[in-house]
Amino acid sequence: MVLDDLGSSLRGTLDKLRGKSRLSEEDIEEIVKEIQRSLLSADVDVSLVMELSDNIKERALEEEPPAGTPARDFVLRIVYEELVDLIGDSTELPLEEQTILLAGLQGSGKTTSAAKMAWWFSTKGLRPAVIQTDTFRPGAYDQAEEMAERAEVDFYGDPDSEDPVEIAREGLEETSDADVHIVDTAGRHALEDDLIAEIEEIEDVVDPDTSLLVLDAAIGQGAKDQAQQFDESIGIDGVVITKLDGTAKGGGALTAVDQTDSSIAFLGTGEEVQDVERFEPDGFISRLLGMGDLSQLAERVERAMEQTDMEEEDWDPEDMLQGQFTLNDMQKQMEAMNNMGPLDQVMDMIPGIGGGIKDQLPEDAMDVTQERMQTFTVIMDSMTEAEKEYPKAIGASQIQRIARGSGTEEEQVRELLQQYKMMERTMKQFQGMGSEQEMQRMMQQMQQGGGGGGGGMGGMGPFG
Ligand SMILES: Nc1nc2c(ncn2[C@@H]2O[C@H](COP(=O)(O)OP(=O)(O)OP(=O)(O)O)[C@@H](O)[C@H]2O)c(=O)[nH]1
Repeated sequence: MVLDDLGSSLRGTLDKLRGKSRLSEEDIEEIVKEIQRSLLSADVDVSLVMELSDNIKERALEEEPPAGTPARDFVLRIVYEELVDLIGDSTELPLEEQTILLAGLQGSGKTTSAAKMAWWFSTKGLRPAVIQTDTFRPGAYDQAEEMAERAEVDFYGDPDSEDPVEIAREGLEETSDADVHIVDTAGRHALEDDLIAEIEEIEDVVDPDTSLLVLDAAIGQGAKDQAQQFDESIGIDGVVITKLDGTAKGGGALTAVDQTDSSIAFLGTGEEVQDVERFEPDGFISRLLGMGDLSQLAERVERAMEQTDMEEEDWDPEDMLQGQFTLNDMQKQMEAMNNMGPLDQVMDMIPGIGGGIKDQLPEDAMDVTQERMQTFTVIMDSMTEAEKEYPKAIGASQIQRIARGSGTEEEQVRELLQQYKMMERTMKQFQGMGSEQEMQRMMQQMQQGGGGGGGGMGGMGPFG
């Protein structure tokens, strides 16, 4: 993910400062070099990198750390503040009636983002509508309609029309019951004159409150020109960065934000309509720096709990940390995690975990799909209570019996036991991580419903 590297390399450098109360000039040089290296390899524009690293250096040299502040925390705070400053606030999107226009190159993720954003607004109690004006790409209409259906929002498009401007005009009229209108536009391979002319005409008719540029996180240096051209033609107020769940570097998107003097509105983190996050600079950067993003985590846990329909007391994250881990727990936790979203993304949000532990985990440990869970449930129904409580005692003859009883293959039973072992190991790693007390405190706060934007987690800021 974007600048992942910055988080891990910077943590390594900062860890060397542990125990120091003062920073030497060499310490600062080393940190600044590390930041420059990471940002440049993430495709961030050179002049931006220089500006950022100069600021950090100047402040670290000139500012006096408050009494009693360890050098590491002092520097981390400066880096954090400068990154917040660079990325800026998230694009202002009031929770009220409005029209949003989406622009971007082909395949950047506009259609997907339109549905995701509509879904997001609907969770805030508004009534959104997606208007699809892409007459260029065959299949765009069906895709948009299907996604709007999944997001359970209003939709307008006209597969028989070849006039996007007319569709936009009609769409606004036809969806007048909605309060948030999201207008999706066609993309092209490259910015061509006819695309620019078309989007300018649509912009004229739609008269959007906000125009967002949708950018694939994988875009590199090309982001600068693209952002500039869209900005000149329709004026860009904010950027949606998509496909952050992939391996993309994402630096180009930061360059685009800087180029258009705009900000980030949303982040796309998967192909489903729910895979979207409203951009929160503080949380995003905390996550980048490996400090976790507690408010996002709390929100996901809350949502997962609603979906899993579990009483709060049924789910005891502390058990997970204590290592009292049975097959019954695994089933419950797989269900909860499945609802929270991909485990690797959830892990990014937990302070202190970052890339390190994640990289050591086998791929399968992250695979908690619905299908697997169903098979596991069937298998577990053929186990005795004692076997579920102490799976380590299950041997070859039991495996044979369980497979027969559940109508599955022995291989699948072994897979379940393998998954159990991996998850048990993962829980042990959670235990060994950072300050256990702090982790437990966080888990307790999450249980007490600290969600809803992290209100209850006030004391748990990145430096808390
Ligand atoms: N993994 C992942 N895939 C995404 C994300 N956003 C979009 N995609 C995928 O990227 C591909 C292109 O997305 P679209 O939404 O069709 O892109 P578009 O910009 O509307 O494309 P055009 O209509 O051709 O301009 C699709 O396969 C999407 O499923 C994301 O955040 N993560």
